[in-house]
Amino acid sequence: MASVNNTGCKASRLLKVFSLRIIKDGGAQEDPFELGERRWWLMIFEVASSLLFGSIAVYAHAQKDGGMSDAQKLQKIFANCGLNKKEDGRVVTNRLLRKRRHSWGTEYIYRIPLGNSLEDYEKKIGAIQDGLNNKRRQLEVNLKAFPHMKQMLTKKKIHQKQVELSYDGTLHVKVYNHSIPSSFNYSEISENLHGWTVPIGMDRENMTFHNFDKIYHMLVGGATGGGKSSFLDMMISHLMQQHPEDVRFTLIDLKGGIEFDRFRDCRQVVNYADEPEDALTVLQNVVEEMKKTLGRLKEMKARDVIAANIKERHFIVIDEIGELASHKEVSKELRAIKEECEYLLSNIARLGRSQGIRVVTATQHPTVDVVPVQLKRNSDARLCFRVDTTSASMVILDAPGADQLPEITGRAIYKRGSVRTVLQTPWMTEKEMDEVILQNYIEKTEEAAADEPPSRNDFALFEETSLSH
Ligand SMILES: Nc1ncnc2c1ncn2[C@@H]1O[C@H](COP(=O)(O)OP(=O)(O)OP(=O)(O)O)[C@@H](O)[C@H]1O
Repeated sequence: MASVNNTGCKASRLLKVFSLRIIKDGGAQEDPFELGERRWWLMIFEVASSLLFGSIAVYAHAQKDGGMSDAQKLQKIFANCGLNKKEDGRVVTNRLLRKRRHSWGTEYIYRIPLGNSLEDYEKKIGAIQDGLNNKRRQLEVNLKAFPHMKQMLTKKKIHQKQVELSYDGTLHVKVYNHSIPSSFNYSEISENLHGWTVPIGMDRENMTFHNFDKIYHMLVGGATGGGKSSFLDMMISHLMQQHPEDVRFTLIDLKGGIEFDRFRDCRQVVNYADEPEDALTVLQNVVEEMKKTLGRLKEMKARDVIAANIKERHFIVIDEIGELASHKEVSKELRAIKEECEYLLSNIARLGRSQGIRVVTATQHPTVDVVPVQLKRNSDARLCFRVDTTSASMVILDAPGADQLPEITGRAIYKRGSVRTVLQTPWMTEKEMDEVILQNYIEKTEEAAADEPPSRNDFALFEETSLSH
């Protein structure tokens, strides 16, 4: 590559000297016709020199990428990852059918060998992405004389290419030029939101929103520290801010009451629980409320709250549904409570839609036996942060992919129907959240506080006190 560099510099110097000579000679000539002709020559040399150096730069860039186009790299990666198949002694490769350029990058469409599935490719998405970003050699050509070219190539170096896969009879490999932001603040959302819409996150170009009047229930999963609770906090604050008079919450915080405690005294929170026993009581309250709403709807001869123009919506938000899983409970009494909770929750999700009930459940242990089947079936929207295993991703998204997400807090896959979007969830600061809480905070009377079921924190305090005596 050093020789390319030297040759480039020498050629540049020669051309400069030659150009200067033409100007000098041209200046000495009196004949205006000849002067014009020489200027033409000068222009041709300028264009030729730009083309020459442009080609050197492009060549050097191609060498830097190992001299391969992305299409060639993809073929190599498929072969090296065992994604080609052997059939009757011959190798069946992934056949590139079409290549489409878009504003966001390039899409490659393949016919895949029989026996391969989308999942086979999704399992290798890390290798595909790293392979496309693999740089074999360093760019050594001197680009000082070509600031635009330098800027273009430097930009390419900073932006890591990202890949998304989908299958519709052919395999679509989308190679994006831009990356998803690694942090994104809630205050940066510029759209005016209407109805029961909640921001989910920012992808490469667009913001994704979820409308709870279109898809009613949501399942959230992800390994510890991924950003689930922060997302739920943002969602609750956002709904409080957008619908202070119409939103109501049943908050079930089985992570010891540390997450939702901040919202406990907000006027929109009608039920609060941080123990399975209390969870049962509050779910029974919700069922009672549903009966009343059903009566109202019957009177109004309306199909659902939307048709009846009833403005209120009641969100049941549960952080760590795994704590309500009855199968692993050893205490007989608690198991019965948890079984009842699972049963009520499944029915609420199944029947509550028309009565304005929306259920959002989160878990850091996405296994088949943690999320009640009915609840999962009725939660058509899924949000999955990074998980440790493919099977965990399957539980939340019914597809792998969340196990391949980069280790960036707030990075998640949102799935609605069959569409999956990788995005960065909005980060709401403590200050922003506190402002919402302060506006909706109500001082509870002593009687109201006494009526509330004791929380785990109260027990801890009690145990601590009794032990210390
Ligand atoms: N969208 C985000 N953008 C940037 N940082 C985030 C985001 N979400 C969460 N974080 C950071 O990650 C930390 C952990 O997030 P969070 O508590 O929400 O994770 P979690 O998935 O609920 O974990 P666990 O299940 O262990 O409670 C937060 O304290 C915050 O610092």
